[in-house]
Amino acid sequence: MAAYLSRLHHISLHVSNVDKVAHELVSRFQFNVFAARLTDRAKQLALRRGSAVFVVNERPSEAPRRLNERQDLNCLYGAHAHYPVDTVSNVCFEVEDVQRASAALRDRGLCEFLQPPTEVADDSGRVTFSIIRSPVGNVCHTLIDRSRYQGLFLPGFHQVRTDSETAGRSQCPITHFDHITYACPRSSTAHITRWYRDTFGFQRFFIDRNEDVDEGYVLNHNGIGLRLTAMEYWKCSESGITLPFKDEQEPDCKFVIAESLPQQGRNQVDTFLDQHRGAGIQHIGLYTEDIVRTAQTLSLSGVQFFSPPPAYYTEVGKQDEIVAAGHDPHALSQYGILLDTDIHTDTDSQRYLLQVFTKPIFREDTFFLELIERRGATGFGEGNIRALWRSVQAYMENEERHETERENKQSTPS
Ligand SMILES: O=C(O)C(=O)Cc1ccc(O)cc1
Ligand SMILES: [Fe+2]
Repeated sequence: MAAYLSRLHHISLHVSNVDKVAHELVSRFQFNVFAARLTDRAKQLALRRGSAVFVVNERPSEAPRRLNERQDLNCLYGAHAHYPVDTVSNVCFEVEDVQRASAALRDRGLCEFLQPPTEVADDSGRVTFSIIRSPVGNVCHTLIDRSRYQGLFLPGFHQVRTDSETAGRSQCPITHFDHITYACPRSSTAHITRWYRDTFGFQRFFIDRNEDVDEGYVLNHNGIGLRLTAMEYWKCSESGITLPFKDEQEPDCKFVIAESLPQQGRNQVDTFLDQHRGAGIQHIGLYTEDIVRTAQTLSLSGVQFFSPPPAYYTEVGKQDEIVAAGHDPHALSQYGILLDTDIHTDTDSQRYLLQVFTKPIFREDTFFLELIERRGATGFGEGNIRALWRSVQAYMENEERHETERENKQSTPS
C-alpha cells in the first residue's frame, strides 16, 4: 500500500451558485455553516452535521485562460477545475504525513498530482495538503495533514457562528457519511478497485454472500442492469507499523462502484453519466440513528424523497418484516423508507437496514443524498437495492417523458 489514510475529512461540492446550494443544505438538510473563506475571487462554505462535513465551492464559470491559473488558490484545498455542471468531486482524507504519502505515490507512478504538497498557515497553525486525481471521472482526493493545526477547520477559513449544532440533533440525528457511490462506465470497475487497493489499501467487501470476486454483485433481470462493487478503507496508523487497525469510535465510510449493464435498457447510471458528462459521485449515504424521525424532519423542511410503489408496504411478507423489526409500515410508507432484513447465520439474529433516497439536488438528474440507518446490517440489502433502483427509475423515465413532450411542443408550430 502506498498511502495510509487516517480518516475522511470532508467532501467538496463545486457549484455555480454556492449560496443556493448551501441554503438547501441548511434549510432542508439541517446542516450548519460553521466556517467560510470569502475573498474577492473565492467563495467556500463549510457545513456540518455530526462528523459529516461538506465544503461548497463556487466553480469557475469558464475554463482557466492561462495554464498557471490552476496554481492560484482560488479554491483552496480543491483543484481549481472547470466543470460544466454542478458536481460533487473531491473526497478529502486526512493522512499522517502528506510529504511521505505523496512521495510514495509519485515513486510508484500511481497517480497524477493536481497539486504537489503545499503548506498553508494562519494564526492557529499550519496544514500540508496535496491533491491527486482518481480514476473515476472528475473525482479527486485531497490528502491533508492537520495535526499541527489548532483552529476550527482549516487555515484560510474563519469561524461562522450559527445556532448550536446540537439544537436540532434529536430531530435529525445524522452522525456521519456512511458511503459514497460512484456511477462509472461499463467495464471500468476492475481498474478502479485495483487503483484504490494499490493507492490507499482499500479492501473489497461482499454485498451478497454469493457474490463473485471479479464480477461484483450483479443484478441483471427484471429491468435492472446493475453491477455493484463495494470496498472500504482501513484506518491506518503509520506508528502501527504495517498492521492496520479498525477504529470503532469513528465508523469509516464505504465506497460503492455502480456500473450499468447493457442488457436491460437505459438506466439511472447511464442518465448520470450523460447529464454529469462523465463518471463521478452519484450519491452519498448519510447515516442517521433514527431514519423515521430524520425523514420526517427533512420532509417538513421540504426535502423530497423517492417512494417505492405503495404496494411495497402492503405485501404480506414485507408488512410482517417491518413489524418484526419494530417499525410501523404506515410511518415508513409516508416517507418512502425501505427495510431489508438479513438473518445472521452465526447467531441467528436478525439485522436490519433502512434506506431512502432523496430526489436529485442539482438542476441535472445527477447527484442525490440518501438516509441510511443500520441495525446490525453492515452491507447493502438486495431487496432495498431493487426497490431503490425501481423508484429512481420510475422518476427518471417520467422526467425524460416530460422532457420529450416539452421538446415536441416547442417544435410543433401552433
Ligand atoms: O443501495 C445503495 O445504497 C447503493 O448505494 C447501491 C445503489 C447504487 C446505485 C443505484 O443507482 C442504486 C443503488
Ligand atoms: Fe447508497
